[in-house]
Amino acid sequence: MASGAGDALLNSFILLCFAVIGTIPYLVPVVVLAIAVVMNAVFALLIGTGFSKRWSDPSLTGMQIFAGCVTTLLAILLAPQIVYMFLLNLFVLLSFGSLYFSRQAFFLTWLLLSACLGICLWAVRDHLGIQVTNTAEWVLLWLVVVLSLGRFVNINTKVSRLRASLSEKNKALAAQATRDDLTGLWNRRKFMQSLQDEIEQANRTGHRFTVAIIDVDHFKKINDTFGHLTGDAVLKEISQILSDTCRSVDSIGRYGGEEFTLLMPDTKTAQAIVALERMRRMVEQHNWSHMAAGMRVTISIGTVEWQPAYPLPLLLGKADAALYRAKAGGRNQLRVA
Ligand SMILES: Nc1nc2c(ncn2[C@@H]2O[C@H](COP(=O)(O)OP(=O)(O)OP(=O)(O)O)[C@@H](O)[C@H]2O)c(=O)[nH]1
Repeated sequence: MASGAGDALLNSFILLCFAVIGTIPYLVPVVVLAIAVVMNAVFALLIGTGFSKRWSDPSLTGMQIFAGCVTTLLAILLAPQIVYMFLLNLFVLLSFGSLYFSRQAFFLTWLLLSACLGICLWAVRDHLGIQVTNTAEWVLLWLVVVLSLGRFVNINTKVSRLRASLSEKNKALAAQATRDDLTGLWNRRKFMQSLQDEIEQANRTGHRFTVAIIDVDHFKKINDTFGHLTGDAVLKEISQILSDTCRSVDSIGRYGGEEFTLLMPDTKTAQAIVALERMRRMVEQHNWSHMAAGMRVTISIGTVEWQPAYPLPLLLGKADAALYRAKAGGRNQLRVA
């Protein structure tokens, strides 16, 4: 915005210099400055009041480029003696456009501008400050400018491709930042974030929710007996069983090595016990023999229902203490805090 206003002032000043030395009438800088002042005031108002936030282009960059092109074409009509200055202006404006517009929008802008420029140059062909002695020369002049401007289509295509690949990579990075590599479940950070959000919401609404920590029993022995790769496969299969067994509104995370966490919104202890017991049974009864003959896998679970004003560490501490009791009680069982 500020650079657009600065450009308009600079252009008006140069036009004033041309007027002073007698190349163009004084009317030209006055008209160009007046248009620039009105347009910049409108843009400043739309941006400053936040009105432009309703549109897909809140900075109004596209509109400013469009306004700049219209003013420049008008200036060509008013001062054809110094047409080269305005042609250079169009180069600058389109260079911004090539970085900013989508491929289609930029291509259309170039086509429209080429047509309008042709009309303006034709209208003032007898006064152009470039030697044009016949129609053929005029056509060549127009073609040179239009094709040069068209090179920005190429630049814009490259920038659009870069932008698209950057946005793909950003999406992939965002997914990596929230997911656990091995199981595809939420990672610890994302789970803790969801839990904190749930606590804040529960503090406002008073809705209860339940959290569980699920730990694979004697997992070290599974690793030692069947190897780490089989251990990894067990973790993946358990995460699949847990995902398949819980509701779509529940969140499951991998809390640590062989520990998982489950957040069950709008769930009281009695309902949680039913769901968690089902998960425990599913793991216990799952057929693990396709991984290794005679392999048996069980899980222990500690669970706690959120109470008003429970902060996150206290909530997880209680679930962990319940898990500890489940382990101490012989494993493959559920304990409630
Ligand atoms: N294969 C595999 N093993 C892991 C992974 N993360 C942690 N572990 C292993 O999990 C084992 C956990 O062992 P412990 O903490 O002693 O627990 P446990 O053997 O399950 O015993 P209890 O929890 O008391 O039943 C350790 O040997 C870790 O090396 C992983 O991503 N893949």
